[in-house]
Amino acid sequence: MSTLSGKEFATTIREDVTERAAKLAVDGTSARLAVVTATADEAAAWYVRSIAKAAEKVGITCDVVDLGAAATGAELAEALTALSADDAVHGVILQTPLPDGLSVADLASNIVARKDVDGSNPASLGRLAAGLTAFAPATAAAVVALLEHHEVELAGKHVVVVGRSTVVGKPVAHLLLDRDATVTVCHSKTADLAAVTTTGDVVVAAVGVPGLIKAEHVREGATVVDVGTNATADGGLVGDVDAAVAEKAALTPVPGGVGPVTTALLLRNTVEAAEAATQRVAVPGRRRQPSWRR
Ligand SMILES: NC(=O)C1=CN([C@@H]2O[C@H](COP(=O)(O)OP(=O)(O)OC[C@H]3O[C@@H](n4cnc5c(N)ncnc54)[C@H](OP(=O)(O)O)[C@@H]3O)[C@@H](O)[C@H]2O)C=CC1
Ligand SMILES: Nc1nc(=O)c2c([nH]1)NC[C@@H]1CN(c3ccc(C(=O)N[C@@H](CCC(=O)O)C(=O)O)cc3)C=[N+]21
Repeated sequence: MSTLSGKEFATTIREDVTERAAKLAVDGTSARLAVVTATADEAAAWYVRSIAKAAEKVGITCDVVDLGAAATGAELAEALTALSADDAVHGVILQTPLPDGLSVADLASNIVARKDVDGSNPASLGRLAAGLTAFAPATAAAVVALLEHHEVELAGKHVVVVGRSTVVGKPVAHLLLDRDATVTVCHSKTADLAAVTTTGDVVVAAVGVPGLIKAEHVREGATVVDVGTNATADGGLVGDVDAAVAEKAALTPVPGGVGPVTTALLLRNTVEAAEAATQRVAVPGRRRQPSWRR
């Protein structure tokens, strides 16, 4: 069956972001993303580097604020609060994992909603669930965008999401409901996973267990989105979906599927936040120059 690549789509998104960042620069605004990190985790460090590199390529300035693996909750909260108040910064993300005992949801509450470009503030998830405007977590948005890009029908279809995390499973379920899909969410206590997933027209695997979703979990002709990014011993990357699934279903690859789209959407959210910030300045008394002056 077909491979639902994310690479070309991610390139298209980045081209759009590049244009929009350049337009902002002409008007004197440099789109800026701050990544707050407090971990020695190698995978997290790789992800932060890849965000910084991708940001630079599209003309977004990326500040990595590394507080070290010994950072306290108070230090993290203070950094996030300061970045939320800093007019030069348009997007703020809090990288996981965090030092032991600290809660992402708790700390991300300090990221002001308009800069919450990875939808980590629980208020953003609440707004999403309530049908209000909010940034969705970039990965959840990437799942839906990738399906729409490949013209996979969602309205009236049964979508089975495996995984119920705050960063992927739950927000993706809300985004799919908004597209009129019938959504079932599975997790580690689901009694008979295959019995549920085989009823899915679309299956989204966001688990973190290599090869968990096997051919027997998937209906012939289904569409499968593999969100998993599991490091292998030899430094490679594998998803949550077994390779044999590709023989009976359309499948997003790992690497080259959801991952690149996630990073591209994070950058798009940042440029959107920067655009919104320049609009917000246009209040009486701080009027922008008329268009013919710009
Ligand atoms: N490409 C990207 O941009 C991103 C990729 N990822 C990747 O996606 C995967 C999931 O990430 P994340 O959501 O943060 O992970 P979490 O560990 O937070 O959540 C995993 C979910 O999978 C469920 N689960 C675990 N084992 C099973 C099982 N045997 N059967 C059914 N469900 C199971 C858990 O259930 P329970 O709730 O009961 O514990 C949980 O809901 C990881 O591989 C991660 O690296 C994550 C974010 C972004
Ligand atoms: N709040 C939060 N938001 C996240 O978005 C988030 C997170 N936490 N925690 C960690 C995971 C991991 N993650 C990846 C994103 C892109 C690729 C990616 O682009 N990977 C390339 C492959 C790179 C390679 O080949 O090594 C690809 O899939 O093609 C990978 C992993 C986001 N995460």
